[in-house]
Amino acid sequence: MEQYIINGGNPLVGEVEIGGAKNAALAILAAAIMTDETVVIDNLPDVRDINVLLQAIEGIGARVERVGKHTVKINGSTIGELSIDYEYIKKIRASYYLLGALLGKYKRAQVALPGGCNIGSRPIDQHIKGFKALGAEVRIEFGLILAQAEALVGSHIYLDVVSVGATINIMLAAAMAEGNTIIENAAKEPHIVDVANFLNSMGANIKGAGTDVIRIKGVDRLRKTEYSIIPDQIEAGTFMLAAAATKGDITVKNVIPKHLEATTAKLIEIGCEVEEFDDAVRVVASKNLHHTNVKTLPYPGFPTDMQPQIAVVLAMSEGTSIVAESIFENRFKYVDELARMGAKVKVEGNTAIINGVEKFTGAQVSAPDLRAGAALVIAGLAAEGITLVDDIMYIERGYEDFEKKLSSLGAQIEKVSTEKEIQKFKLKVS
Ligand SMILES: CC(=O)N[C@H]1[C@@H](OP(=O)(O)OP(=O)(O)OC[C@H]2O[C@@H](n3ccc(=O)[nH]c3=O)[C@H](O)[C@@H]2O)O[C@H](CO)[C@@H](O)[C@@H]1O
Ligand SMILES: C=C(OP(=O)(O)O)C(=O)O
Repeated sequence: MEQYIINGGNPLVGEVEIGGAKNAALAILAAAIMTDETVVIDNLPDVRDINVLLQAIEGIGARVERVGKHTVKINGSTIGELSIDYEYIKKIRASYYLLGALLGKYKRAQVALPGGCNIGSRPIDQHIKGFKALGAEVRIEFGLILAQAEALVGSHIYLDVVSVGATINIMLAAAMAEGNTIIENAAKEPHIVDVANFLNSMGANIKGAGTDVIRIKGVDRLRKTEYSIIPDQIEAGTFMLAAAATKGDITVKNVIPKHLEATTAKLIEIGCEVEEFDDAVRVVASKNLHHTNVKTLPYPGFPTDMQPQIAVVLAMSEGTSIVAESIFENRFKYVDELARMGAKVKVEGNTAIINGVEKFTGAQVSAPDLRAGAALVIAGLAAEGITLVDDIMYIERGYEDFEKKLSSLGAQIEKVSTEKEIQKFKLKVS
């Protein structure tokens, strides 16, 4: 089993290039099969979730051609199967986008209930409500979601909760429905806008993405396009927080600074300097950091996908910080792991009460999920001594070349899988 081994305590300094947004890319790959023409997608992150979804897409008969590490050509004209294998679904959350895409194109789809990070109960009732409003019959049987329709007809849909997945899935299903669809109380995340822009570049007619009312005028067909995915705001935010945690100086390149505002604001509040450029941000942490409060909220609020990373930084900042998680009920699983490194964090319901300590010390910890795993790596980079992070397959779901990018900033981190490699690393850093 692979692990990260880290010798912490070095300030991270330098420049790092951010890849395409995983959560935009997943939806865009699903959307790409909605035309029979060839779609070229660029700035695709080379991460596990993307590779699993591409296999699932190939598995139903679409043609998938990788052109280098970050570009893929997809042709959905050869799809012969409208049912997605459980093998793929259980590994990733975003497999549910194939439901919206296949239903939109073929009026029929069968997908197992999705997996993804175990961060809460994660119902999909709002997706189903949307599909039903468009005229689909939706059943859940034997762990499968079966959706079919004679025809999909535009509708007025009010989402009871602000859901990224439901907003995108309804957009996919409605893109080729008859007539007009309005999604109210829609999610406003940057990847919603990216998926809408992608669909529009294929000939869809979607307006209002990025606001809470999205209007979709159904079109008869979608066509080929070439599209480049937006930068990953969560990967970018993770490196920004790594700069803070290690008292470093990192310029995070190829980003849209506007998408990072919630993280930037918190970093400034705790005492970092953040400089914004057109497509980069520089985070300098030269002073002692101090406490603040954070509440996760839908965009433009503080992202839940950044909650574990900021909590780690607050756990090393002076004073008492409160972190409230309002999106997922089970996103504090890293707290017990962090305690092994000396952190003082108490969880009460959806709130973590964090008493900052002066330093962490290295320990062996396990990544409980993707972002919590990244947060433990940040903790290890800041800690004194050696940290071993287990279960890094979660981290690899969403971070491309994580250890290589961190190494290029001066981190002492390696991916190891044997005791011999661990000993070799220890010898090298001693
Ligand atoms: C693959 C992907 O893009 N994953 C992201 C997506 O997940 P995902 O799309 O699953 O998250 P949602 O935005 O849908 O979930 C937000 C909240 O709505 C609830 N809910 C959602 C759907 C539904 O039908 N019913 C319902 O009650 C959820 O339990 C949660 O409390 O957005 C989350 C919130 O930004 C991120 O943390 C995930 O990284
Ligand atoms: C929670 C995440 O992913 P998923 O929704 O796919 O589990 C994430 O990207 O942080």
